[in-house]
Amino acid sequence: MSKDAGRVAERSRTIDSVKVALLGCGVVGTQVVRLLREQSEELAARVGAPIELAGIAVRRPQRHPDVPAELLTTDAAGLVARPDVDVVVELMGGIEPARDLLLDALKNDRSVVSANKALLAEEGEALATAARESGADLYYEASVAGAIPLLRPIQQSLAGDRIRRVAGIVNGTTNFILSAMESTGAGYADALEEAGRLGYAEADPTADVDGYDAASKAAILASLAFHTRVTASDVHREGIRDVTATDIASAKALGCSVKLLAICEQVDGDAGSTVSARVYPAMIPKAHPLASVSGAFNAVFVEADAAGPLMFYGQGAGGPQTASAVLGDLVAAARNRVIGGRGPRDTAYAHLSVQPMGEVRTRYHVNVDVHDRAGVLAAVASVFAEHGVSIATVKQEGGREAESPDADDAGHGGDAGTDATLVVVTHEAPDAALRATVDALSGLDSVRGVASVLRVEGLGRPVHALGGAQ
Ligand SMILES: NC(=O)c1ccc[n+]([C@@H]2O[C@H](COP(=O)([O-])OP(=O)(O)OC[C@H]3O[C@@H](n4cnc5c(N)ncnc54)[C@H](O)[C@@H]3O)[C@@H](O)[C@H]2O)c1
Ligand SMILES: N[C@@H](CCO)C(=O)O
Ligand code: NA
Repeated sequence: MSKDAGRVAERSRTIDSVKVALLGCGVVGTQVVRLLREQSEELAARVGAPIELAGIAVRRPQRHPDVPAELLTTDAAGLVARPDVDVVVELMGGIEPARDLLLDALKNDRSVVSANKALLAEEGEALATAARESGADLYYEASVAGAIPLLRPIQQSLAGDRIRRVAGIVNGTTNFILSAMESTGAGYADALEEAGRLGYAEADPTADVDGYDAASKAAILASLAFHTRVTASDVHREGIRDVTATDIASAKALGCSVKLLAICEQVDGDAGSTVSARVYPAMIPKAHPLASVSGAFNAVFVEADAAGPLMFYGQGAGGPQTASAVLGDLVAAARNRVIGGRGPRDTAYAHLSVQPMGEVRTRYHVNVDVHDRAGVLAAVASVFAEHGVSIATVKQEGGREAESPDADDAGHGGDAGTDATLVVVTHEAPDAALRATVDALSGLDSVRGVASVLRVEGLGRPVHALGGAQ
C-alpha cells in the first residue's frame, strides 16, 4: 500500500466526526458558522459524520458575542496544529499569516478550504505541492465568482474536454459601478460613492477598481483551465478609474456596454501554445449575454472544443453567497475524510508561457479630439495605417457644421467652435501597434488629444454593429 493510500485508509477507520478549524470570522466566516449550525443534521447525513467546529481563530474575541466563547482563540497557529483538526477553513484574507498557516496545515495532512483569491493566485503552486505531497485536499471554489460553481466544473466536469477561453465578469463591485454609470449617466466618482453606500465597495476600493481582485481570479482561472501556472503578476491589468461617462455614452451609441472583463485564452501559434490572461474594461455588444449582466452579479463564459460555449451566472460576492461555496468545499473535504477518498489534484503539467500583452489582438474604439480643419481625417487615418492598424469605421462628432455653421471656414482650426471628435473603431490589431498609434496621434498638430481608448471585445461573436468583419 502506498504512503498516501495508507494515510487515507487510516483516516477513514478513525473518523466519527469531522473537526474544522475556522480561521477568520468576518463577513463570510460568520455565515459559515451560521450555516454549519443551522444545517448540522443535513450536513452530517450528506457527509456520513457530523461536521464539528474545533475552534475559530479571530483577532478580537469580544467582537464575536454570537459565537460560543469556548470556540474562540487568538492563536491561529495553535488551532491549526491541534491533532484533532481534520479540515482548516481559511477566511482571513491576505497573504500572511494565511500562507504559512495553510502550508503548515497541508504539510500535516489537514485538508484546506479557502476563499482567498489573493493567496491562491500568488502561492497556488506551493499550496498545491504541499497538498499533493501529504495527500490532503485543497479546495477554493469561493475564491472566484463567489457562489457560482465554476472551478469545480472547470476542474472536474470539463476534465475530458479542451478549454480554449474563459472570459467574464468576475468582480461585482466594478460591475455595479459600470452598470450604475450606464443606467443613470452618472460619472465614475458618483457611482463609486453609491457602491460604497450600498456596501458593495470597501472603504479602500483599490483592489476592486484597479483590477487586482479580477487579476487574481483570472490567474486562478487560467491555471485551472489550461493546466498551467499563472500568477496575478502575469495578468495584464487595467482598472475602471479612467472610464468616463463619455466612454459609456459612446459605447451606448454603438450598441455596446462597458464591462470590466477578465479574459483567459490559450493561444496556439507556430512556436507552440501560450496563455493570455488579461483584465481591462472593454466595450461588448449589447447582444452578447455578458452585456446584460448588471449590478453586483458575475458571469463567466467558458468555451471548450467539444462542449462549445457554457455560461455560469450568479452572485459573486456576499456573506451567505460566498459561504455557500465554502460549505460545498467543506462537505467535499469532509466526505473524503469519512470515506477515505481524495479530491482531484491540480494538474499544472502544460508549463505554458504567458503571451506578452503587446501581441494580444483586439479591436479598439478610439476618440480623437481634433481641430476640425481640412486634411485632419487623412492625417489621422494615415497614422493608423503607418502602424498597421486597419480602421473599420470612423465618424466625426461636433465640428464646424454642428457647432458653428457660420464660422469662417478658412481651415485654420483651434479657436472655439472648430473642435471635433473623430470616433474610430479598428479591426483587430496587436496591442503594441495600437499603443504606438495613440502615441503618434498625440504628436500631430491637428490633434488636440486622444480622449479615450477602449478595447472592443466580441468574445467569440462578430461585432457587426461596429462595422467590418473581425
Ligand atoms: N466578502 C465577500 O463577498 C467575499 C467573496 C469571495 C471571497 N472572499 C474572500 O473571503 C475571505 C474573507 O473575506 P471577508 O469578506 O469575510 O473578510 P472580512 O474582513 O470580513 O473577515 C476577515 C476576518 O478575518 C480576521 N482576521 C484577519 N487576520 C486574522 C488573523 N491573523 N487571525 C485571526 N483573525 C484574523 C479579521 O479580523 C476579520 O474578522 C477573503 O480572502 C476574501 O477575499 C470574500
Ligand atoms: N470585492 C469582490 C468580492 C468577491 O470576490 C467583488 O466585488 O467581486
Ligand atoms: Na465560485
